[in-house]
Amino acid sequence: MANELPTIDLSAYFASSSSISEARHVAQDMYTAASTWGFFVVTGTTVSPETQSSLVDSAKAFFDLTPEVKMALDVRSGGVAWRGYMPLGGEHTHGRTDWKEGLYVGPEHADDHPLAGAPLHGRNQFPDESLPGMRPAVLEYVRQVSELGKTLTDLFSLGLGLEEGELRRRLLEPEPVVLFRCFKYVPVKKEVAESGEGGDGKESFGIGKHTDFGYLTILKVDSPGLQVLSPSNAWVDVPVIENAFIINIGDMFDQLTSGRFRSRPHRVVRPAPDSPPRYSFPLFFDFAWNAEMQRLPLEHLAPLSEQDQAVARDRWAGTTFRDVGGTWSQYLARKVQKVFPHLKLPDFEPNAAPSTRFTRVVEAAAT
Ligand SMILES: O=C(O)CCC(=O)C(=O)O
Ligand SMILES: [Fe+2]
Repeated sequence: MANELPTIDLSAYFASSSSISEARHVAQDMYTAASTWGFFVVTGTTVSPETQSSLVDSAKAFFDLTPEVKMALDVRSGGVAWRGYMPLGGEHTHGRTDWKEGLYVGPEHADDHPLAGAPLHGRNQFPDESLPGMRPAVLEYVRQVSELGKTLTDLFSLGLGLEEGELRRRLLEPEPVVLFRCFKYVPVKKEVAESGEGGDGKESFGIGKHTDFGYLTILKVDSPGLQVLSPSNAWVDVPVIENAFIINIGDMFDQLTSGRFRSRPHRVVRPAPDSPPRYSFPLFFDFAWNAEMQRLPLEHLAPLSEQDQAVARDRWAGTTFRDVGGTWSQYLARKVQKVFPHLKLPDFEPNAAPSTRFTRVVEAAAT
């Protein structure tokens, strides 16, 4: 297999969306990519270049605001909606600082939304006075990329030989949980590049090696730095292609496909000393809050080989999931338990441990 991430051009599919043969072709390429790399690049999407550049411009302007203005939007003051500014040092991977600052965003939920008050739902915190254009630019980007997520979901249905729209009905209705982040990665200082973070000789990362948790990540990047573990377990640089998106499979989708699709490790290398900062925009396109987590009925597909089954079991053993069952909200609530020490947890215990990635505690009242 070539040591290059698969790239899938969606332009012909979007130009002839009634053509089933074009859809089958794309669906097949996505199946192959998801079941080998667990990662692929899509080009030719319907997310407009203007929307993408407005997002990037707003995010750069946001991170250039003074620390006081950004801290006024601290994720801590956003309550259980868990939206707002995440300063440098607020996220870790395996106990080591991730060298980035971020803005956490989601689709705007009005107070009468059925899930208002539930974790990860609610209102955003934007710097409306300093940057009035940011709110509409970011929300429009989130809307368009979420539409892309729905289209990719339909193509996964087709590739997996399920009924038309089945994955969307099972996993995304009434609406997906969407967690969007703008990240700015700061360059390494010269002394640190030589000695490692804390002088212990260990490399410091923008984000350390990890897999993503849920369904699908739809990522936009402005510069290199992301590396993924190839099918032959070599670190491969993800190319930067204008207006393209990097798509990867999360741990739970790996489980739901019984290991046919792979959630694969990746990491972010810090910008070199004296180089410009790096900006990236992951949108975690997740299952609906109350979607039932059940393995998909895929008996019509050829069974996985003994070896692939063993590889899948190994991947799963590296995650916190104990079982597949219950609703998606139960996994999410457990994951963010460290962030919300006051949150009432469900009775069902789906993952063995909460995430240690987020170190910024939100002291919000239980709901
Ligand atoms: O910034 C990137 O390129 C990747 C971000 C990522 O892997 C994550 O947030 O989970
Ligand atoms: Fe990731």
